[in-house]
Amino acid sequence: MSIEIRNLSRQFGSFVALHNINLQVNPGELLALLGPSGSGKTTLLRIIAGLETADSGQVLFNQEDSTTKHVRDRHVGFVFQHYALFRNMTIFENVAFGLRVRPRKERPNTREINRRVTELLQLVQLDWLADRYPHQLSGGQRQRIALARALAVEPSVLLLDEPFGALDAKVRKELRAWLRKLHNDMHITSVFVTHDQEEALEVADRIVIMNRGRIEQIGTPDEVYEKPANPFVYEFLGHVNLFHGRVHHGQAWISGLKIDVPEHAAAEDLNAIAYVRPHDIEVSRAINGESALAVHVVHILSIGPVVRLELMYGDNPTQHTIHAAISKEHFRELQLVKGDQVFIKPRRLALFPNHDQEQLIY
Ligand SMILES: Nc1ncnc2c1ncn2[C@@H]1O[C@H](COP(=O)(O)OP(=O)(O)OP(=O)(O)O)[C@@H](O)[C@H]1O
Repeated sequence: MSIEIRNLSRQFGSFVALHNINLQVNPGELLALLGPSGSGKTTLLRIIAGLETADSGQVLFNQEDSTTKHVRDRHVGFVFQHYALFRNMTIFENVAFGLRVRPRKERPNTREINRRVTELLQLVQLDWLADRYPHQLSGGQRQRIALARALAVEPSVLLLDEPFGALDAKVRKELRAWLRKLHNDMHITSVFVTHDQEEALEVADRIVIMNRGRIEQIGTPDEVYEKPANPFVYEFLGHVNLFHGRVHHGQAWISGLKIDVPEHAAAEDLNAIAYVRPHDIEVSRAINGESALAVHVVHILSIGPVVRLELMYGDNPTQHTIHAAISKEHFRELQLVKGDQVFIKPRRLALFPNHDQEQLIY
């Protein structure tokens, strides 16, 4: 099932929650709606579900206009952050519920319901909990049951709103991998809302980055991370260092460093901001003939294969911190200790002319 959103807008009073959204979800795709709190993710998901109406625009399922279709007729399955399983029903009965309440002529017989529920419990790997009650399950187990329950009615589309939001970090990570695998096996067109960048990057086929009711960028995890469309996306996805400078005829001056930026050949003496990811900061003991910034090591965090360095640049009132991430191997070669002076330069940067940081909107 494909989903298409056309020119969709929604206001609450004078507040614009969604502004002219256009979006295509391909059949079998797992799409993440990612953005800060209040960016309109849940409103968009609820409009797709039919739980909320749009002021203008259309929602199409398999190219068929479904804008005015009742939620019941959209064949969507939901999983919410706090999915209320029925407390007085066993896990088995919770999963079976959606099938048992179907109108008589659409309802499968008891044997078929038993078969389907057992199969779903096996799919979420919790068939051994069938006779328990929700309060006897962990939060992660409950969310897996919520998913089994959503899948029981064989939805054409699965909508998940922060499904792992209430769980602790370790369980979240496990469930992410699990959801990815489940989706690979089932291929139901799925849209899930999250404000967790890592979650979206790890799980989704494509990510829609939203901000203030608009779409900032749509792309694969690799595209949005490696080629952010604008400063908002750059800052929102992952750690970055921000530098101020100027750009003129394909050359940028950033904190005293002269850097070639041929893609900005047409720029005429403009203010610019530049972003450098920590792993794109090259750290060396000596200058090597090229220009580089002299910085001091103020903190070393060495956990796992990557060593994170906190570096201080500039004199007292104008000091600012730069974060670098280097391999443990390189760290050993450099033999760094706190207080050392080192030289850094960006291996890669993203430059946005004509931008002051104040223009970034959250
Ligand atoms: N029923 C409503 N009445 C008034 N304002 C609303 C209503 N529903 C949502 N909003 C507003 O619309 C904006 C978008 O809300 P939405 O829940 O879609 O954001 P979100 O991106 O899902 O945020 P979060 O991550 O915090 O859930 C918010 O500013 C919210 O306050």
